[in-house]
Formats: sequence, structure tokens, C-alpha cells
Amino acid sequence: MSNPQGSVMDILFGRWRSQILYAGVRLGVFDALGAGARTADDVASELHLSGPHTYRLLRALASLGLLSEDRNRSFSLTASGEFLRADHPQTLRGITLLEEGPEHYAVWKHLCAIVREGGPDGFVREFGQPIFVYAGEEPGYGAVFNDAMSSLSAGETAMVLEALAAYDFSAISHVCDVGGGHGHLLCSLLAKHPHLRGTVYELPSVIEQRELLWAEKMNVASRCEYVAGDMFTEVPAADAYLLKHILHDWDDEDCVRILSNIRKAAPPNARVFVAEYVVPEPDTSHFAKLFDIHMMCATGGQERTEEEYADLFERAGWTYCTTWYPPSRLMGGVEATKA
Ligand SMILES: C[S@@+](CC[C@H](N)C(=O)[O-])C[C@H]1O[C@@H](n2cnc3c(N)ncnc32)[C@H](O)[C@@H]1O
Repeated sequence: MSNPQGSVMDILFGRWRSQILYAGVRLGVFDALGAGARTADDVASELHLSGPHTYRLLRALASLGLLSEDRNRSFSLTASGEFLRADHPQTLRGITLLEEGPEHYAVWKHLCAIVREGGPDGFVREFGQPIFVYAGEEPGYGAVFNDAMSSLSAGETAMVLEALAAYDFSAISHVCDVGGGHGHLLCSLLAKHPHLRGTVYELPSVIEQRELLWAEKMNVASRCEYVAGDMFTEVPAADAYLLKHILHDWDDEDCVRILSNIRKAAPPNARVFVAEYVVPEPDTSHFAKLFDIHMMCATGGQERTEEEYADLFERAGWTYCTTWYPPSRLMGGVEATKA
């Protein structure tokens, strides 16, 4: 039944939910419950927390469906709560720590000012420098950011590979993932297509986190190299490029610079696949429209429609081909070729 007032209340108190979730992750509750059901006192004692407050936090997490509570006040993980364990293969722990952590929490408070005035994004307003400069200079934040990208990639890689399931990779031998983070997407692609080799091109501070890189863990190290550099200066030559969540970080001018640098390095008939949450037309409810506001606050970038991506490609000398979608249509893979 429609409940207009309830809908507003639901949206209004959304931050309470995400902060309760964050506290559970940050304090280690989901890992402590990973071994099985425990009382709040047991969890509090293991994690050195206040017993009565721990009970109230666990009860709230149970109310959100992340834990379940039995009659003896013992708590266990639900199927959703399992995704918040650090050792879950598709853990959402890292992205929770980033998005509800102090830096990203702080940048949202600038939203009204940005919409009023335009101008610098929330990260610059709050910390005095752009997000990727800050991530390189503040190792604590950089580690949380990069881990969050891998955390988010676990689900997104599946979507991108699903979108490209019917794609014929036989004419491609070398794929470069520009701004590829620790390499989750590229290494998964290499694992699926044994004839491919790949290059993850990233800022030095990201590649230096050697123990977090995916190539060894996914058994593709012999076909995957990590190259440090700046995509605004140059990129390596390859016959196909991936850019997942790169263009959405930047304004149109910067996107054209990145795509033009790739075009300079690419041989004839090279391809680019841009994986993003593509804004659908006509007007429908879509996560891309919320992510877009996050980009306004965090990086000064934006989410775009298929037409807007096609336009960026054309401005950088590429020919837009098509957009590939997984069945959920949550993300899209926008493809262009160097004709
Ligand atoms: C939003 S993250 C996306 C990471 C990865 N593609 C993913 O989807 O998980 C953007 C990435 O761009 C990288 N990056 C930012 N500026 C860069 C530059 N000038 N050259 C190369 N990489 C850069 C960052 O280090 C970061 O890993």
C-alpha cells in the first residue's frame, strides 16, 4: 500500500541505517560472529567494547536484517550479514568502511553549497586537495580507498563479465586496464580468457601495495603486469582498454584528455570498454542517479547517459559502437573503436 509519509521517513533516516552498519563493520562485529552464534557480552568481551552498548548495537543490526537474535539474546549472521565478514569472497566490508568512514561522510555536508555555487567538489572543500592526491599522500585513507575498490569490484566484475559474456575476444590479445586499481576486473578477465595478457596501469601509490594485488591470487601473474604512470600524460599501447569507474571521476574536459591519450597509444582497430553505472533515459529510478551526487561531492565527476559517453568518445576521436548491459542493467559497458 502506498505510504507517502512513510517513504519520506524511510529516506530521511537512511543515514542511521548506514551508520549502524558502519559501526558493526568498523568494530569487528561481523568477523566476531563469523565462527557462530554468540551473546552480546561474549562479543563485547572479545572486542573490548561496552557490554550494554554492544547489545543495543547488535539488536539494531538485527533489526536491519544483518544479524538474527534468538530468545536467549544470542546473535548470529544472516545471509546479508555474511557479506560483511572480512573473509567473505565477495566482502562488502571495504566499501562500507570507505563510504561511511570519516572522509566520505564529511564530503557530503558540502552538497548544498556545491549545488548553490558550483565550483570545487566536497573533497577539495573539506581537505584542500583532490581525492586522488589526498589518497596518495595519506596512506591510511589510500589503503581504505583501494581496498574499497576491490571490495566493490567483487560484485561489479561479475556484472561486467556478464555484460561482455557474448563478446568475441578472439581478435584481442593485450588488454590494458587504465586506473585498474589492484586489478580485480582485469585479472578476472584474464582468468576467463587464457589467450589474453594484460596491463594494469595505475598511480604508483596503488601499485606499491603489492600484497593487495590480484594477479598472484588469481593465478594470472605470468600474463599480467602492473605499470605505474599517469593517464593524463600517457598510457601503454594495447589493443583493448578497460576503464571501470574512471570517467565518472572526472569532468568532460578531463575525460576527453584521458580518451585522447589512449587513442594516441592505441593501434588501429583498438577498442575501449567503459564500465559505469549508465544513467538511463527516459526518467526512471536508478542507482546511477544517486552515485552521480556522490561523485559531485567526492571527485567533481559525474555519471552519464549512453549519449553523453558517445559524445565524449567522439570528441576524443573514437567511434562509439554500442553499450553492453548485464540482465540487471545496473552497470553498462560502453564500447568504442578506433576506426
Ligand atoms: C574510482 S577508482 C576505480 C578503480 C578500478 N578501476 C575499479 O573500478 O575498482 C579510480 C582509479 O583511478 C586511479 N587514478 C586516478 N588518477 C589516475 C591517473 N592520473 N593515472 C592513473 N590512474 C589514476 C586511482 O588510483 C583509482 O584506483
